[in-house]
Amino acid sequence: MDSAGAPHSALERELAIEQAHVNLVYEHLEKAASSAKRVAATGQDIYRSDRETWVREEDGTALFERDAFAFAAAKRLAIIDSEHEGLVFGRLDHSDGEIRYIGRIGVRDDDYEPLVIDWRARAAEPFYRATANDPMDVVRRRVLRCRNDIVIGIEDDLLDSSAARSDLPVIGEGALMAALKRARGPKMRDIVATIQAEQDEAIRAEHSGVTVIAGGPGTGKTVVALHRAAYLLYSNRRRFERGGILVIGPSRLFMDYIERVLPSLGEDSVTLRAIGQVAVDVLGFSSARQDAALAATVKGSTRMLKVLKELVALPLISLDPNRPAVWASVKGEVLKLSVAQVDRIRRDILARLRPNQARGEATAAILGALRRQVPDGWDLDDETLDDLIGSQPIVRNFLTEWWPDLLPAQVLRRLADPDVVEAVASGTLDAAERAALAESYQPSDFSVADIALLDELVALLGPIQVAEETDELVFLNEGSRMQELVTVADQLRNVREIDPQADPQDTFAHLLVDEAQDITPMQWRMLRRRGPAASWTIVGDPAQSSWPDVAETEQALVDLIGVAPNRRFRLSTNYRSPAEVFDLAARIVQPHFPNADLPHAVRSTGIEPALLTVSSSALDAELRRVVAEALAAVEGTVAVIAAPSRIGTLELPEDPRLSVVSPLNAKGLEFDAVVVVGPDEIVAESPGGIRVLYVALTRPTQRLVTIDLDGAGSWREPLAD
Ligand SMILES: Nc1ncnc2c1ncn2[C@@H]1O[C@H](COP(=O)(O)OP(=O)(O)OP(=O)(O)O)[C@@H](O)[C@H]1O
Repeated sequence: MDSAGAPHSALERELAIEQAHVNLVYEHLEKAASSAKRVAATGQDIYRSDRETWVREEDGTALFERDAFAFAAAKRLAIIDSEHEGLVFGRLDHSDGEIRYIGRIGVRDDDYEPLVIDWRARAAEPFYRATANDPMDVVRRRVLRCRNDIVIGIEDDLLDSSAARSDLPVIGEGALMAALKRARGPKMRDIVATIQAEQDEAIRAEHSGVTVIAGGPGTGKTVVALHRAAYLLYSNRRRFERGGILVIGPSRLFMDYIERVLPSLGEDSVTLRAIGQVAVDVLGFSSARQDAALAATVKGSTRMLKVLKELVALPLISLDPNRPAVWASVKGEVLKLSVAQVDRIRRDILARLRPNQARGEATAAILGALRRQVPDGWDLDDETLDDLIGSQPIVRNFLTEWWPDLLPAQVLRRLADPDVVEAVASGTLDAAERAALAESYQPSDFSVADIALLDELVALLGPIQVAEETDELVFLNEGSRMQELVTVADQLRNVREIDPQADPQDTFAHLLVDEAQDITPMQWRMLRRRGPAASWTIVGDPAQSSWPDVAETEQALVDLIGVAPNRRFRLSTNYRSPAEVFDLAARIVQPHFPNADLPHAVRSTGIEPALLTVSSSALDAELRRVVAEALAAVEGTVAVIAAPSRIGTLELPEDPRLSVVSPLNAKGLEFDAVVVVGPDEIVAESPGGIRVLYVALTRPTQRLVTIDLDGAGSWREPLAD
């Protein structure tokens, strides 16, 4: 482009050229879609008509095949949001004059020539991989910005200026910078037009085994992983559409934030679940509530496995050792079993079978043991004797109380009783941990960490035998010997019946785990049940871990990988935060976590973070002022991030662009401006300490303000050097 000339008209000329191609694509797509529908309809009529006019099946198939490609494209286009940023977004000019257009879906003309190549096709790779060092035969890469079907902008990169075709005009400052400067909305956008080379490698990595994508904050791990899900569906549709892909993220807020990315890429067959929703398939409920730090830590640890096993083995009723556990009277003879005898029967059965599978066996063992006490010489066969014994109310009641069908929620809720915790955890947890555990079950609902424990209990207890009468579940009667096991809420929530024949969990062909550094060992076990034969994409950054023992979560990942083929990718550029913001965050985390993977920030705004200090009494007024200023300064979203105990006390005006979140709920999200209130409180209230503050400090795309209460916070100490 001649900079002294008329760039405006050059841009207009180029826009008109691209608009003509985009029009052609849409026209063709519409034509093809309606013809495919027509063919489908006529095809059905043909098959329904009489033999005289019957068309051979091969002809029908050929008709379908001819339009199948266009039909599939039109179907995927329908999934793409009507607000999408353009079906066609890229163009490559090759050194031999060949032009290729790249888009969200592939479209061919009547002669099968590609009008647009799907971004995931091999032929589209140079769009993402070509560099000035290795232009891959590309002279110019052009990114088109469209609003629906109108081309509104062009950004060019000249990759090979020495090429013979120096006549190509070059427009714009580069698509990446333009994309990064845009204001953020409430939903994450796809990056299909500006995927960078190192990201592209992770997206297109082969599907088998385990793919780990690491990198610091804002390096695109989440968005890259979502594009990878779309790529896997494209490159191996049979396997992954049928087997399913499950995407797991840290919170419901996060799932809402990312939910548009895959549909904007034309894919809607992926299941998204927050970590607190993973076991909804077997439990029928989910959770978004976080436990206090110590309880959360205990519940995530594999030490809970031992506690849960003990809990399952702990008898449900306390029997008086001085009295028979159960007795029956037959023909004037009293048959009795001692507490020691029934305990032995229980232990023997539980050594072989899961409780919910062993009800019949337990009943038979009790009846058999009572029957064997019948004096010799009675002329009654075993079956008759069992009927006589088993029909006695005292025996029936004993069996129902001693060996009921157990729902995981009932069993876990027993831990609300400190005596039960003492009995099952004294060898495993210390006194403070035991107290925190019992205390955590005082609220009537379960927490996010409980979901993995409940899922473990489904595995330990076994599915409930549907053949059994479910109304035999025992609830408290006045004077019952049973401890309280179930609340009405638990009962209502567990309406789902489990088929004992089927594997109770939903399983998937691929699991994509985001914020993997926060997945506790118990949660990894829950995830593995959803993908016993799955391949995995695992995304995380240990420096952002909320878990106190980073080594333990890393070990859990090593265990998961096992001997599976695996590959690692590291993303090295921070596309989110300006250098001014990220430098501050990096200086805070480094002394505490020297291994932090610190990316290079790609942008700088010249605006330094503002570190404010106010007295507690002045906080409300100051916060309102700072938030108003932030809302005026940026076009997009603003967040106030504060410790959970502080959030409820903050009074802020309602504004659709403003969110107030805890650091845990801010995981994975980003906002144009962020106000971090009470950084020291955030450090104190999270098991992850400073690493969780690091998460909060790395959320802004433009501006950061921190507010310390009553004097400079100690989190700032590393800044003094
Ligand atoms: N190639 C790219 N082109 C345009 N935007 C990009 C690109 N890569 C990343 N981004 C943007 O950078 C921001 C950060 O991406 P993302 O949230 O995926 O990072 P992350 O590594 O998961 O971050 P964190 O670990 O902090 O949660 C997003 O707004 C994303 O759209």
